Formats: sequence, C-alpha cells, structure tokens
Amino acid sequence: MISVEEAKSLIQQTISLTANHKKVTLIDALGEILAEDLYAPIALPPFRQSAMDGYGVRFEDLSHQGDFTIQAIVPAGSTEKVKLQAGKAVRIFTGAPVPDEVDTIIIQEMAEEKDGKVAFEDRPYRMGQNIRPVGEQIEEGDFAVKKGQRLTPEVISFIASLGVTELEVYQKPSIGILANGDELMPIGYPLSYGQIYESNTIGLKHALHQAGYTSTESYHTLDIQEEVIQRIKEASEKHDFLLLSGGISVGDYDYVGTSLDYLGCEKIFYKVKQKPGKPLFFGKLNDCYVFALPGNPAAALTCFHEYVYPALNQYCGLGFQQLQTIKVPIATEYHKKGDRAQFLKATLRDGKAHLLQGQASSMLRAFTEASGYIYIPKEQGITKEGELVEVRLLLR
Ligand SMILES: Nc1nc2c(c(=O)[nH]1)N[C@H]1C(S)=C(S)[C@@H](COP(=O)(O)OP(=O)(O)OC[C@H]3O[C@@H](n4cnc5c(N)ncnc54)[C@H](O)[C@@H]3O)O[C@H]1N2
Ligand code: MOO
Repeated sequence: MISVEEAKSLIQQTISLTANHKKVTLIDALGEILAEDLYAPIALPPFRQSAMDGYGVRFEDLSHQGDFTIQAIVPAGSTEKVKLQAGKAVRIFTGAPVPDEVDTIIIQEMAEEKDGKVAFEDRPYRMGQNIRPVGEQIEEGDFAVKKGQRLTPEVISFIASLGVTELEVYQKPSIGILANGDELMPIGYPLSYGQIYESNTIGLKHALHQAGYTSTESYHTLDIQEEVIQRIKEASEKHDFLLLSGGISVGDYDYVGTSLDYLGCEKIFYKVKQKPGKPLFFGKLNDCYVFALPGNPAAALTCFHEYVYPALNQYCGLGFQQLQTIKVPIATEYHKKGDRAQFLKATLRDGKAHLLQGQASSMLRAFTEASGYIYIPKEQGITKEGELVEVRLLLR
C-alpha cells in the first residue's frame, strides 16, 4: 500500500497535458483554461485619459494665473483632438481623452466655474495629477495573460478591455462515471429489501460540474463480470477519464479490479494508506485514465476531491491544482487510530476546525455542514487541541 503523497506523485507523473485545443468567444469563455500566452494588441489605456471630472490645464500656468477661460469641453467618448491654448483650461470628464498640452487635471470640487471661466483653490497641485498615461496598465505588445490561466469573470473582463474576441483554450476532457452494484436503485423508484439509492454518480457528476468539467455521462452495471467488462470497455473508448464507483474491494462480487485486469488496464497504483478510500485504484486503459473509487459514498467523494480533481486540472493545463488548503487550529484533541492517513470532515467556526459527527465512509450527512476536510498525515497519532491542521476547502 502506498502513501497519499506517493499516490499523488504517481498521478502527477502519469497524466499528460491534453493536446486538444479549441477556440471560444469571450461570451463562452467562463471556466475555460487558456492554451496560449496572450499579448496585448493595444495599450491600456490606449490614449492619455482623465481619471476624474474636472478641468485640464498646463501646470506652468497655475503659478501666475487667476481665472482660466474654458476653451473647450471634452466628455468621455470625444474623438475630437483639442489643442489647448496657453493660459486656458478645458472642462474634462472621467475617461475622456486628455489634450496633449494638458498635464494637470484639477477635480471640480477644487474649482469654481462662472461665466465661462474657472478659478482654482489655492493649493499645491502636482504635474500629471489625475491623468492616466498611455499604457499605464499594459503597453501594446506586452505579455498580458499566461497560458494555463483559468478564465474567471475578472480575467475575461480584462481580456475584453484589450479588444480580444476569441481565445484558444484547452478542450476539457469527456468523463464517464460508472457505478457498480446490484443493490443500487435509481432515485425515483421504490426500494425493495436489500436495496439502496444510487447516490455516487449524481454526487460525482455535480462535483465535476462544479469544478468546471461539464462533459459527463453516467452509467450503471450490475455485479456481473461480463457486463462490468463490457461497460468499462465501451466507456473507456468513449471518454478521456473514467470514474468507476464500487466493486473495487476484495469481495466475491467486486468485479472492477478483475475486469480492468482482463481489459489490460495498466495499473499505476491500487490501495492507498488512507481513511476513507483505502481501495482506490488508478490506471490507464489505452488512452483513458481510470480511477476506481471505493463505493462507500464519503470515500468516493473524498477521493474525487483529493485525487481526481487535481488530475483533471493537470490534464487541462492548470497543473496538479488541489482544493485550496488552509492551516487552522483544530478545536479539540484528536486521536487517530491505525497507520493510515485520515481525511476528516470539518466545519470552520471562530477560526478553528471543528470535527463533525459521522466520519464513517458510508456516511454523507456530515458533508451537509462541512466547510472541507482535515488531512491528518499517517504518522500523526495525536493532534493536540489548537495544533495547526491542513483543511482542504470544498468548492462552494
Ligand atoms: N474484507 C474486506 N472488506 C472490505 C475492505 C477490505 O479491505 N477487506 N475494504 C473496505 C473499504 S475500506 C471500502 S471503502 C469498501 C470499498 O468497497 P467497494 O469499492 O468494492 O464498494 P462496494 O462494496 O461496491 O460498496 C461499498 C459500500 O458503498 C455502497 N455503494 C456502492 N456504490 C454506491 C453508489 N453508487 N451509491 C451509493 N452507495 C453505494 C455499497 O452499497 C456499500 O455499502 O470495501 C470495504 N470492504
Ligand atoms: O477505505 Mo474505506 O473508505 O475506509 O471504508
């Protein structure tokens, strides 16, 4: 059995960056990942721009001048080139192009305008004040956004301000989710004795969607070897990633491991020293990356967050990016049993991580209150109250 760290390192070594790119317009770019370095086609701002509503003058005129005649009005959007005469002022507004001769803008709160003239309060003014120089934010041709950047609303807005209309992004993977088990009943049907509702495919699908991976398809197989083999084969041919749930342990009806073997799936690892999620499998079946997640629902989701999420991120150019991890004090002492690392659902309150009731891998209820999960390394037996622990924050 390998450690959590070894498992992650093996995933990192195995997953290659996708070679598939596509073009998207900015309207469709949310959550995509940039597949090229972007350079600024224009400077920002593209012209000298007023930062305030006020009056533009020559700085040198301020020392010897009383009133300034207002020569012109320059609103934002004005395309006319004004040439300011010596000793005069322009009325100017935020975002407007600043005439070349204007080197100082005085805000209107410090000015008094009357009969086409303006006088300024007697104060020290600074040459260049309230003027945004050309290229203050970025010069034309400069590096703007790096390859591998996730396109958030803010980043897209910045790119739009550069006038770029289309972007080259990585094609997100297609992901199959296959639940195994005779006991699993789809929601919407009554349960017979011995049956439970199938909840892993819906949880995994939404976890994928929330992370920005929306090309998913879910399947179910019964515990019949031939059927498991057939479904895995079909799904692995159709998808870039395959998430299997259940049937990966050692029971007589756990057919996932033997089916993967039969199909010639390259095993990268099987079994990790962790709780929950011990029987986690990772491998490669032809061009498809395969994660076999334990069927226990909390184990399946925890393994998703800890391993599958960063693996998908790496495939799409983000690097092996895990859930955001913070270090906070644990609210109560915790004694870990055994030699497996542990993931413990916890809620954050008053700057501390509080363990939740119901940590068994079969139980999901604690997730209704969880901000994330604490990671206790395998060597750490006792965690004292107030000791700093790593908490991975669930996406919200
Ligand atoms: N003799 C041993 N037994 C078990 C071991 C072991 O080492 N030796 N490991 C245990 C651990 S740890 C885990 S985790 C589970 C994992 O087993 P499987 O991955 O084979 O999963 P199943 O047996 O199919 O299911 C486990 C549990 O989860 C329920 N389940 C399964 N799929 C779903 C689903 N899609 N939606 C909701 N619930 C699901 C299933 O009914 C079982 O209760 O093995 C232990 N056993
Ligand atoms: O590895 Mo299992 O998830 O502890 O029940």
